[in-house]
Amino acid sequence: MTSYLSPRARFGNALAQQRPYQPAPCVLHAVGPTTQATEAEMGEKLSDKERQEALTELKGWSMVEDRDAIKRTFEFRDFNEAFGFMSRVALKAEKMDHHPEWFNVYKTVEVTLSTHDAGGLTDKDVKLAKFMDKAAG
Ligand SMILES: C[C@H](O)[C@H](O)[C@H]1CNC2=NC(N)=NC(=O)C2=N1
Repeated sequence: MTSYLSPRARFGNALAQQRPYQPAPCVLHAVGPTTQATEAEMGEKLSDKERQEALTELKGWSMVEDRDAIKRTFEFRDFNEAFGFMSRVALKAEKMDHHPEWFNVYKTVEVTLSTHDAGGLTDKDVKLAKFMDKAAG
């Protein structure tokens, strides 16, 4: 097993020996079981108890009639503020790979959250709702 050489040292050696630089093989960091477990948990539908607990934490959100989803309407001072909110949320949604169903007219943004892959409400919806509440100020 050759001892580890820094990229700079490897490059220097290659240069001195007039041979092509061989970068060190990258080490793939395994995703730990806890990370995978978190991913799995995030994708499971909330139990009735978890759903009720979530709603008590989420001010202004309510269940959608005859659908396992939550909704909230945000009112802003003007369109500029509404669209700024949507822009911030859009970046977060992309990062989470979890996207809202929303409708905007002028300074109003109507939002519905549910996890399509799970067929109902999951922790991802709660997490995104909490982010939206903070982003709305
Ligand atoms: C392929 C892509 O990762 C999936 O379709 C993601 C995208 N964004 C999503 N957003 C929501 N709300 N629910 C999902 O199940 C979902 N799945």
